[in-house]
Amino acid sequence: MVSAPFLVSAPGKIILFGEHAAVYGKPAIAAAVSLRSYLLTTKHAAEFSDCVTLEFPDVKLQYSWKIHSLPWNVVPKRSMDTVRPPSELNTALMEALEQSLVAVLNPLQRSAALAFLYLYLCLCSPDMPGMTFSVRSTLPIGAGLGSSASVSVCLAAALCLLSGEVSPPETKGDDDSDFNAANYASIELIDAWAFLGERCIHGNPSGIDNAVASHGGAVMFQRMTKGNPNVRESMRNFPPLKLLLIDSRQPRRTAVQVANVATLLQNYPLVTEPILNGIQALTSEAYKLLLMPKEKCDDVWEERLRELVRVNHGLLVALGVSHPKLEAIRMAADELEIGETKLTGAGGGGCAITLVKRDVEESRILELKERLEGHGFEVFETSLGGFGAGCLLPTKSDAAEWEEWEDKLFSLHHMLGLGDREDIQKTVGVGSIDGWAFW
Ligand SMILES: Nc1ncnc2c1ncn2[C@@H]1O[C@H](COP(=O)(O)OP(=O)(O)OP(=O)(O)O)[C@@H](O)[C@H]1O
Ligand SMILES: C[C@@](O)(CCO)CC(=O)[O-]
Ligand SMILES: [Mg+2]
Repeated sequence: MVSAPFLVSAPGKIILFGEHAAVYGKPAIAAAVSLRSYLLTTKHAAEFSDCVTLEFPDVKLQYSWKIHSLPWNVVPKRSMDTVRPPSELNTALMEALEQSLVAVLNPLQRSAALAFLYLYLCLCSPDMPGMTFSVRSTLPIGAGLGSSASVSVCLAAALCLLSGEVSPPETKGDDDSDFNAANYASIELIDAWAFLGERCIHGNPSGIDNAVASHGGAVMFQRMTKGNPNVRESMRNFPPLKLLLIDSRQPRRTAVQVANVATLLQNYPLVTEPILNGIQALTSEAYKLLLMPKEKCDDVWEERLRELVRVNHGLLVALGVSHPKLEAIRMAADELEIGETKLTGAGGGGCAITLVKRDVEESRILELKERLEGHGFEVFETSLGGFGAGCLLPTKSDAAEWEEWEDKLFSLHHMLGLGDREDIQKTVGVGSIDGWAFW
C-alpha cells in the first residue's frame, strides 16, 4: 500500500480513425500523445484530517468534503469472486452523490468531481487520513485529446495505489516493452476503474480513451458487444506519421456530442447506421494499411491513408459533429495542399489532425501554422505512441522538491493565472525528470 505524497500521470490520445462509431462497437484506432495529466496526492495537516479535498485548478474547482459526510452506506459491496469492477455505474451510489454535489453546478467541474467521488468511495474507506487530490494537465481540456480519460486514469491509479488494489510498477527489463505480468494485471484494473470515471464524465464511453491513457502506445480498440469482451490490439510497429494537431479552441463536451449522435441514430436509423458501418469499413482498411511492413509504406500507401482520413472526416460531418471552426482548419490545409484533415475525438469543436504529405515543403507548413494561429487556433507539436500510466514516488532526499512542486504547480496559484503547460512539463513532466515508472 502506498501513502501520500506521490504523483501519478497518464497521457491523452489522438483518435486516427473511428471516433463515434467506437461507441457502437465498431473498431477505432488511437495512439497516446506526449501531452499528459498529472495528479499529486498529499496528506492534510492534522487540523483537516477529517476532510478530503479536490484541487482541479484547470477547471477552477477547489472543494472539500467531510469524509464522514459522504454516502459510504450505499457503496456497493465488492464481489469476492472478481477483482474487476462492474462496467455499469451503481444507480443508488450515483443518486446519493447528487447530495454531495449540490453546490457544484458547473458541468465541467461537476462531472470531474463526480468521477472522483465515485471512485474514492468505491476504492477507499472512511478511516483513511484526509488528503488532497490535485490535478494539472498539459492537455487542452474538452478538446478531443482525451483529457477526461487521462484524468480518470490518474484518479483510478492514485486511488488503487492508496487502497492497495495495485502496487507501484515493477521495474521492467532493459527493453521497456518487456512484458511484466504483475504490471499488466495492475494496469488492466486501473483501466477498468477509469472506465467508470469516464462513465461519470460522459455517460456512454466506448472505453478507447481510457484504454490508451492506461496502456499507452497505439491500439485498435473495439468495444464489447453482445457479451464479447473488448478487443484491444496493440499496434507495435506503428509507422511514423507526419501529423499536425490543431486546436480550434471551440469548447464542447463529449457527453453532448455523443448524445447528439445517439439522437440522430434513434431518429434516422436507416440513414445513420450505414454511416457508422462506413466508418467501420474505412477503419478496417486503415488498420490493414497501418500494419504494412515499412518497405511497403510508399507514396501510394500514403495517399490511400490520406484518402481514408478525408472520407472519415466527411462521415463525421454527416453525423453532425463538425463545427465551422473545424471546417476552417480543413479548408486552410486544403488550400495550401498540405494533406488531409479530420476532426479527432468527439468533435463539435476541439481538435483536428492533418496528415501531412511527405513531400510538402516546410515553408508551406509554416504558412499554414501562421494562418491558423492568426485565426486564434493553437497548433501543437506532439509525438504519437509512448508511455501509458505511471507513478513517481518520492525518495527521502527530494522532500523539499516535492513541497516546491506542490506550491508551484498544484496549489491554487493557477487559478490566479500562474503556471502554464511548459511549467508543468518542465517541473514534473514525464520525459523531463527522472524517477517515473510505468505499469
Ligand atoms: N485537468 C483537468 N482537471 C479537472 N477535470 C478535468 C481536467 N481535464 C479534463 N477534465 C474533466 O473532463 C471533462 C472534459 O472531458 P470531455 O470528454 O468532454 O473532453 P476530452 O476528454 O478533452 O475530449 P474527448 O473525449 O473528445 O477526447 C471536463 O469537463 C472535466 O470534467
Ligand atoms: C466520441 C468518442 O468516440 C471518442 C471521444 O474521444 C467517444 C468514445 O469512444 O468514448
Ligand atoms: Mg473525454
